[in-house]
Amino acid sequence: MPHRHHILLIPYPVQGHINPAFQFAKRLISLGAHVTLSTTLHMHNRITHKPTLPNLSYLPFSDGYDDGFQSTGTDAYLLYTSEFKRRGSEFIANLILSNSQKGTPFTCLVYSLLLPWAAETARGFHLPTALLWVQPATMFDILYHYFHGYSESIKNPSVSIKLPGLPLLSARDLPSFLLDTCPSSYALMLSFFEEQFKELDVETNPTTILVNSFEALEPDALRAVENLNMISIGPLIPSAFLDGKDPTDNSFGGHIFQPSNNCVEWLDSKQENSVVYVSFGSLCVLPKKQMEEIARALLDCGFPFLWVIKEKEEELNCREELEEKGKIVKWCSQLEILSHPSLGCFLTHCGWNSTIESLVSGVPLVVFPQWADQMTNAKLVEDVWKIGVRVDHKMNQDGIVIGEDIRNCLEVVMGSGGKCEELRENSKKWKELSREAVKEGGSSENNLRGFLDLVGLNHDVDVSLCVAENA
Ligand SMILES: O=c1ccn([C@@H]2O[C@H](COP(=O)(O)OP(=O)(O)O[C@H]3O[C@H](CO)[C@@H](O)[C@H](O)[C@H]3O)[C@@H](O)[C@H]2O)c(=O)[nH]1
Repeated sequence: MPHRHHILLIPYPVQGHINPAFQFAKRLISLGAHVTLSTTLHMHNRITHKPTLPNLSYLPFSDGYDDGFQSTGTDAYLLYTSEFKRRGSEFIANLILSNSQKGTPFTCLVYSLLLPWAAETARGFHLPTALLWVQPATMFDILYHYFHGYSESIKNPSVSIKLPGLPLLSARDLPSFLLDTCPSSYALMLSFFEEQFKELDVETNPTTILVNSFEALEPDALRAVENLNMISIGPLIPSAFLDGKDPTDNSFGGHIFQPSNNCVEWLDSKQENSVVYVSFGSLCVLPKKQMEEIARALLDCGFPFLWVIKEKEEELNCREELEEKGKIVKWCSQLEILSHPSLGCFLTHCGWNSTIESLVSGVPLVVFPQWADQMTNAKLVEDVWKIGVRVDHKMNQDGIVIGEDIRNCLEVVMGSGGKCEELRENSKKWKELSREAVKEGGSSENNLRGFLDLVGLNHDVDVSLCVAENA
């Protein structure tokens, strides 16, 4: 008997897309869907402790780089992306056909950003698609406006720019790769997003954009693009750290590095709200000079700290002093850290997952955005939700923020002044509102049910009709 909701889910193969995709799959399954999750063989093998659920199947595919892609320059990267696209599209086409022939057709393809070819392939079979947008709605809107008439004013905003449905944005609040001033090496990222938005333009079925955000967090941004159906279905966070309905759902279910297992014990030994947690996500590698400045700030401010360093920490000058005063790990279970009562603040690059995980945990932030959506996320954190402060206001001509300025920001958030209290109050408010969104009858819960109803209506679309024309 074919499943009424059989969803093919394709996340981009990086931790920041895989985590929300796992969580999205779990939510769909809890509402009665069957999900087939496909990513590259390399990512599939690298991720440990994947969730196992009765209605979740994994079907990885080869992108031709099963041992991982090692970048050796732009040409190599272009070759990699074209192979990924070619092999990925072929895999999806074969899968849609074979499932249809077996009598277990997919009813929808959900893909995360930067995979427009996945949607294009599905369209060839008249299979409905939805885009899982793993960044805030505000970021989607900025890009949408950029590709629909606003590129000139965004590239070079004179003072600040007012885009429909969004707060006033200055150059440093905009995704860095959109600006005229950004290095030419970023042009590739812009071209990937251009392809993504072109694909949405040619889509004839009304496409749903499923946003990992929630109604109260971005009410205007979720409505800023009139001709697309943008709905919030987040925050996509394991239940144990959110509504607590399912205490066994206590991790995303996948790590690209082995998490250190004694962090919680270490946190247990610290006082309430006393620890600074530092992490720059799964992709970003900071210059050594910047790492030294962060180290200086942490040592000088005197708060206990837990610092995730993927790079070679032995190269830091003050390594011994750091290990004496704080704890350094290569990777951790971030949600366990953020939800620990000892946590006082999170110094982060402001990747969207880290931002929303902190928000859900009620932990105020010191944000140090590096590029892309992180600049926009930092703007929202500081000026719209008012749950943190930005350190990059003080960046010098070499692109470095010195230790003293980082220390000042940490002291504002960790201190006892009015600003610190305001940040804590606001963090508490957003923590509560995030729970409202996912509870029974909450906005995200309703939106997800509505999306599945729509997918259910597509059940009768007979993909097999397209078999002949595509075979
Ligand atoms: O020690 C660690 C460090 C991180 N994480 C997890 O790794 C994820 C990191 O995601 P994110 O904070 O979004 O950072 P990136 O890995 O840098 O994510 C990329 O993808 C995001 C979603 O598109 C973008 O917002 C970012 O700018 C982009 O760099 C989060 O779920 C963390 O919980 C851990 O579990 N343990």
